[in-house]
Amino acid sequence: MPADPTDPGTGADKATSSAPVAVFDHARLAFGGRVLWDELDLSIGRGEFVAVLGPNGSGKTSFLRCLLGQYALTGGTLQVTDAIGYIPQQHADDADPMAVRGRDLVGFGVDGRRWGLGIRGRRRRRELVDHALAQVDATAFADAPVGVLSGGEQQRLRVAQALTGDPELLLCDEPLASLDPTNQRRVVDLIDARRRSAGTSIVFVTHEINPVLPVVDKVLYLVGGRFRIGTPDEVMTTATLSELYGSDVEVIRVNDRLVVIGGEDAVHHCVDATVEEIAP
Ligand SMILES: Nc1ncnc2c1ncn2[C@@H]1O[C@H](COP(=O)(O)OP(=O)(O)OP(=O)(O)O)[C@@H](O)[C@H]1O
Repeated sequence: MPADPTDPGTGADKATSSAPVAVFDHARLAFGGRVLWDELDLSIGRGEFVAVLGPNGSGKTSFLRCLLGQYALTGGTLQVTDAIGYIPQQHADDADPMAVRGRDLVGFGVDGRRWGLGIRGRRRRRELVDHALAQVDATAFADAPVGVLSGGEQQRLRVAQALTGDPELLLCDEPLASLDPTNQRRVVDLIDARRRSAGTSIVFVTHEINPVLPVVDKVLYLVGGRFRIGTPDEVMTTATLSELYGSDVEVIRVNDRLVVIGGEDAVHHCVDATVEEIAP
């Protein structure tokens, strides 16, 4: 846990600690008869980047909800830090995008914490917001209404919002959805820079592994109640995914990219149209 969660510093000291930020032990989650996973053992270390992959409905968001304390496991145990930052799916915002400025959006991440409305509280809030905006290079457009900003700029603000609490663990729910490749790279670079500077652990739900492939330490791949955990080289193979899906899946490496052919929604692992076109 941070010694002082109001400290907007780099938190570099955390990078040297080796205690995991989350440990699933024989974890099970089921809704009625529907088992999303069972006997799941996973330890998320400091500064580790974990990608959560799987077809629609396989349990990726439910996995984040367990970490957030919104869902209780139906078996096994989970120990997790309470210093969590969360980047929700993009459509989760309720605020009117023309009435809310970028800096207001980031400020929502600060509200509800310990600062009151006195002068010191307001100054502290502003410092934290400014610091978070600077971390994602969003200062220049911080006073514009969110509604006029590009998808990439909005997503950088959401990253900033999640960083205001100086999290040890940053949960990202499909933060690359509907971004072009340049902005995808930018968001991934921001998140990766944060984990390198502060030792923040990352759990990153995504349909596309390629944008995060260079930075991923571990993959949790969920399919129909089963899962595999390992490095991308271990999990993203023809043999492993065919076994997991229970059908023929082919994984091909094209330059530095993975192309997955087969599986329920394998096309989601491809980013560019030329690659998508070769999927059946
Ligand atoms: N609170 C709940 N009660 C009952 N069933 C639920 C609940 N939450 C999730 N589920 C079910 O669990 C399954 C997994 O849902 P989840 O949203 O975690 O999948 P996902 O992998 O994130 O899907 P997507 O890729 O479509 O976002 C779905 O069948 C969903 O209907």
